[in-house]
Amino acid sequence: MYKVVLVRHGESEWNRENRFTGWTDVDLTEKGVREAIKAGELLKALPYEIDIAFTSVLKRAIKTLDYILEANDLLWVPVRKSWKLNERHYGALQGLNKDETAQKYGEEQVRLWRRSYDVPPLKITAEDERYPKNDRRYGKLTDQEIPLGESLKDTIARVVPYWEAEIVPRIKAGEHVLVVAHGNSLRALMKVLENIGDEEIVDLNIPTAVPILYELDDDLKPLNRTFLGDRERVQEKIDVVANPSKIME
Ligand SMILES: O=C(O)[C@@H](CO)OP(=O)(O)O
Repeated sequence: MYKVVLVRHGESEWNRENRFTGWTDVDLTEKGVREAIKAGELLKALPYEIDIAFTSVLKRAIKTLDYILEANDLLWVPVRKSWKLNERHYGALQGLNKDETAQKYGEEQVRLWRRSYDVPPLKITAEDERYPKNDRRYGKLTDQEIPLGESLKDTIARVVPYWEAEIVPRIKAGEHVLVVAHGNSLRALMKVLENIGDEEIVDLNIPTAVPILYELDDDLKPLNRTFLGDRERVQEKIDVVANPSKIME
């Protein structure tokens, strides 16, 4: 049997402001830092010493990972960063407030943009200041790889090949892998891992900084999925992600 741990970053500034974030490189809030440290403590209690970690090239995930490693005195562990684990690119929605967007386009449209499998957001153009090639870290990506606005399906098309090529071999080598990523890049991975249907995926919301422990069989099919920590607290956090107007203190 294999194991892997996935963690979404702690609360970010734009989670708090209820704005579509995507590839915008916003920082953690103070609460997000506390959540990340707590995630590190939860992992410390497990018989799972991390050998290698994977994260995105966005600071909310990178910092969450660092706080987790620090809480475990494991800052020396090798870390691989890739844009392929970035949040889903939210196109022209990036920066907009989610409630205001619902008032303008309707709740149902926003629900489709946020949670459906294959409805992409409004796209940006190459002239937009949010165009990823304006950012040096994405300078080497091909035009095909550069997103202008991704659906969950588009996100799966970049996350899952990275998972298979880079992460699976480490798990199969018996290493303890930690992946720190984002709400929708993790939904993409979990949809495929658990074979969740296109309709059912709408209901999957990933809480901030809650370690998700998978036990996997020899073919890496999940035997168990556990959200670590106090059950009520985890459910409250899931509810906030589903309805982000209700931010908790
Ligand atoms: O704004 C985003 O990038 C994501 C994650 O924070 O939001 P949502 O939960 O609406 O997909």
